[in-house]
Amino acid sequence: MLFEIVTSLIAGGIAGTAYLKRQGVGDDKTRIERIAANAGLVTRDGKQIRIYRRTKGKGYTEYVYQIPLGLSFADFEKKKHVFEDGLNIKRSTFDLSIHDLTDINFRSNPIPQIKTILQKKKKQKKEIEMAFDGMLKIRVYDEPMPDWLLFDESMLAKCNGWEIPIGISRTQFIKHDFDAIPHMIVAGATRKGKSAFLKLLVASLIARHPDDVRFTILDLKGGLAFAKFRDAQQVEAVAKNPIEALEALRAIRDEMNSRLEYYLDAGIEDVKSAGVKERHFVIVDEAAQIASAGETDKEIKRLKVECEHILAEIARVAGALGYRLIFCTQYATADTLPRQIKQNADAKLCFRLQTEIASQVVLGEGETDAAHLPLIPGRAVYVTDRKQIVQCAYISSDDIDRLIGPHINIRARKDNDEGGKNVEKGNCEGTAPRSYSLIISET
Ligand SMILES: Nc1ncnc2c1ncn2[C@@H]1O[C@H](COP(=O)(O)OP(=O)(O)OP(=O)(O)O)[C@@H](O)[C@H]1O
Repeated sequence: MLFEIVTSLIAGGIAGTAYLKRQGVGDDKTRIERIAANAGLVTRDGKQIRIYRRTKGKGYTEYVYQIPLGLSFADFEKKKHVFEDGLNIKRSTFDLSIHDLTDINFRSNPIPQIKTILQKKKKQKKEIEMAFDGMLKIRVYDEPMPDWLLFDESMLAKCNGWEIPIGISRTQFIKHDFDAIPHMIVAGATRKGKSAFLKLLVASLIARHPDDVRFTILDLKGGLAFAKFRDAQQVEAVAKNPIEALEALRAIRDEMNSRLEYYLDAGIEDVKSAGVKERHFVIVDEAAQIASAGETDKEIKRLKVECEHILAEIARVAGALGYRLIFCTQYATADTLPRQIKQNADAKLCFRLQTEIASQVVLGEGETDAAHLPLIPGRAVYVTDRKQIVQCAYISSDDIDRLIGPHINIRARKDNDEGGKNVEKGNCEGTAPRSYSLIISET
């Protein structure tokens, strides 16, 4: 019985391998070339990519190709997902190689061992990375990236200045420096990890800069995501609707303007040269809730337009004044991501999006990667001056409590009068200390 299983597996393996070689799907080099040809990556006169070198590295194989004149790297990059899928097409549901058979211990029952191998293979997915340095480089990894990374405090120790941990790429620990790149767009379809990332961001900043960081949070998704942070000393305001958002933003605009005036008078270039330690993070979650386009209520539309103007101003001029904008949305459209904010937010963290068009709205023309990310919460495209696929660190509730616990403070409600001339504060009771209520009057 054992002998029969082994011999038929070997025979099947040999016949299958020969057949697949004939079909040109036997090895990744041939597959890549066939995928390129079938995906139309061929010049008019029929020229195709030509292999230049193949190198085996630790955990990957790199294929270096010459691109024929008339095709560009962007042509290939746009079809990265086609290559990845092509390299993962299964030969059959019973996909065992001779190499797999060498792992089986035939002294004990091979059936459960074969089942385990098949299950493991089912989970394995080849992932690729593409680069160009005059040659097209396609790196095919032996193992997929980890699909889970738990936050731990050693990550904070690896950060300097205004850096925060983001997670890991395939090769290294990834952090974002908010002094180098002040504003960030965070996008992604629902349940893909935006809120989890924002919690990591706020908790990390409070832990690293308890005396210097301030937050204004426009938590427009119902006020639950940031519930833990509401009473942190560093949180100036939590706005839960467009009316409260406008008041919080007007307060920032006023403060920003007086700071700008002072810097201009004193000939100060920016917050760093002024020696100011404080940074004020303005977090917008969810941007669609304050997008004015499509708003039918005239009054609400008017205040949403004002919110958009202030946010655009923060993105445009406030980086140098110490403000940092984190602008989040699950609806990646031109209406929710205003041009000025996009142009001034040089960092993007984009979780999976539903369409290639949405991915391009966030990441730029031809950048469809976010639509082809695996369905793994926390997996994202992180773009600064380069683009990397990352697995974001996940921070547990207990870790958040531990980091921010010492900074939680029950304070009296903010009661000053900084709302602007058309604004009257109302509803000054209750336990929510720094949320606002506005009454807008006609001018
Ligand atoms: N980095 C991560 N690693 C592992 N799991 C994660 C990660 N981020 C999020 N998740 C899981 O995905 C779930 C949804 O994440 P999250 O609440 O951040 O989604 P979201 O993108 O903010 O969704 P929505 O836009 O609907 O609010 C989390 O409860 C958690 O279980």
